[in-house]
Amino acid sequence: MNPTGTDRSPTASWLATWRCLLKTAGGHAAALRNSLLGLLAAAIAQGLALACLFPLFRAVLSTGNAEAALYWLAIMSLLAIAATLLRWRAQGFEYNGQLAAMTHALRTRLGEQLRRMPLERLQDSRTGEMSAVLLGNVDENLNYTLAIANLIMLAVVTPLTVALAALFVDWRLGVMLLLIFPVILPLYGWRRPAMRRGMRQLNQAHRRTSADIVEYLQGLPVLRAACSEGAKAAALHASFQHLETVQTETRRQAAKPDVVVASVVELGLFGVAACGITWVVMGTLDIASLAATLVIIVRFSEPLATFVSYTMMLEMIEAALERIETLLAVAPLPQQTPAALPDTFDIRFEDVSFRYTQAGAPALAGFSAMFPACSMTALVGPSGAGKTTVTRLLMRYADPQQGRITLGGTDLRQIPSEALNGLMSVVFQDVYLFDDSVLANIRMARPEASEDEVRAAAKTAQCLAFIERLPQGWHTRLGEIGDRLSGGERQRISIARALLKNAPIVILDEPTAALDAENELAVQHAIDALVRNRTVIVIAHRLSTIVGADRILVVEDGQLIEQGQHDELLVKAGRYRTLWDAQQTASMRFL
Ligand SMILES: Nc1ncnc2c1ncn2[C@@H]1O[C@H](COP(=O)(O)OP(=O)(O)OP(=O)(O)O)[C@@H](O)[C@H]1O
Repeated sequence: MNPTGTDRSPTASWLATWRCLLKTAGGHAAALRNSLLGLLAAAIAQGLALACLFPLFRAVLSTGNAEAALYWLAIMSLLAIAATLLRWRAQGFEYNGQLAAMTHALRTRLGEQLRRMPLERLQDSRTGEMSAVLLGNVDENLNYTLAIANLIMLAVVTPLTVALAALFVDWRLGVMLLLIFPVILPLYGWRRPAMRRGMRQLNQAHRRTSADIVEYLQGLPVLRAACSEGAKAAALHASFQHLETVQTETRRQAAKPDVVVASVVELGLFGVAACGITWVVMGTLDIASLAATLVIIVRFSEPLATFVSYTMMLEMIEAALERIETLLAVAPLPQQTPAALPDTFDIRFEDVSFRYTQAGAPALAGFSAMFPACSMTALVGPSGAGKTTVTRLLMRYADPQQGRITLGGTDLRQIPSEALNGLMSVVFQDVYLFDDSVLANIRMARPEASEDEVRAAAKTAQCLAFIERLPQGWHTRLGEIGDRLSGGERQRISIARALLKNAPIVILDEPTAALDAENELAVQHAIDALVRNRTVIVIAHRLSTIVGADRILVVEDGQLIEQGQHDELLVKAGRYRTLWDAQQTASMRFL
């Protein structure tokens, strides 16, 4: 779809939306197409039924032919019944649950896309914006499609059918009625770019506000602690105000063409009536045709005049479809062929450079390092040095722009993503717990694990004592008890997950950084069990926690500047020594 779409005629753009809608509908496309074609047929049948008013009125008012009147009444009734049945059948798509199934399928597709998308792209999107696309845009896109299509067909196709039929009754009447359409369309085409822009701005403002609300709610505990709810509340208020401004502007943009089109329609229909009356007075048109025309005019003035309002909703659907298409179009990271699985787990970074899409400077610049198998390598260095980026690239959060990363000699890009995920366990400082039982929260690391295996992992991770104290033990929902688990307990659940996964590579991102001494000791015991005989990478700020590491890599400005064991690096009296001395002095002062 053309994201701006301002350069296309309304018809070309509607066709593009139609194609995009069918593409988005996936497996339900045929049913949706049939349903919309059914609505089209119903609108035509309704137009033909109304056109029967011409011969019917003539039979009643001019010739007094009862037989002909009954005949046309019967035809008109049959057409009206056919229109009702066709519409009923077409709308079955909605009330039979197919529409709900289609939105569900689309949401599932978008959910799968989130899993396939490079993590860098996902992280760059704000949570609230994603939820606005998955929920709001999917609903806007599909739920109202049938209703809007029905209204537009009743406003356009039915009057057009009657006007075409009127050509056969009296060509002058037909031409007059048909003239109203060519007048409406350029008017609509003229205002349309502004309406499109307005709808896209509105969609964007909705996403922004949705993201701001989610962030505000998620950050509320931190904001309260920092006594800065006010500042963020003001930011949220500004976001609401922006939404209001965009809404007002969109309404203003819609109001102008709405009034113009409504006036043109009213005046146009009035003009048709005036011409009809003149022709009757002049004796060139029979009164029955005029009566039928007047009934038709009364019938159509309302839907024709509100035509622009319906098309506004079409713009809204188009904007939502664009967002959905953009999300579905994000390609996963490429998988190089031939696919390969490593059987040893030493890791090598070879001259790796990487810059985040949103960043000005590279996070890693010509970084080369070796992480031997079955040993512990620590990454240390000042904040922003690139330590987390090293672990992210290893998990294929994104691909480096230069250089390569190998695992057991195999380029990461050759390893299928699911297999790669299966090779790594990660323990972060912040543990994410799902609103599910403790058992399920640990088992998610390996869903096929037996209950005994889950319990064994929890035992090794020193979780048993606190799990047994929970209100429903293993079946306590972690969402319900909220923050009643301490940082250390959450951390041990995360380690139990990693133990259960039993992956050959373990990444530890400062898991003990935020813990008190007692909790730190328990978590440290659990970590000791986790790292045995595995390739371990640990990110540490507190150097005292990695004194025993087999290798320490000192990273600064995205480059490896020193490496060795703790004692060697102290003797070297380089950057590591400076960092170490600074931390020792700080902790002495603290004591
Ligand atoms: N998603 C991102 N988009 C843009 N820039 C980023 C992103 N994540 C990190 N950076 C930048 O990349 C650089 C390296 O960041 P990284 O998180 O790897 O450092 P770090 O050594 O782990 O820092 P810390 O010890 O504070 O966690 C920093 O300058 C950081 O601002």
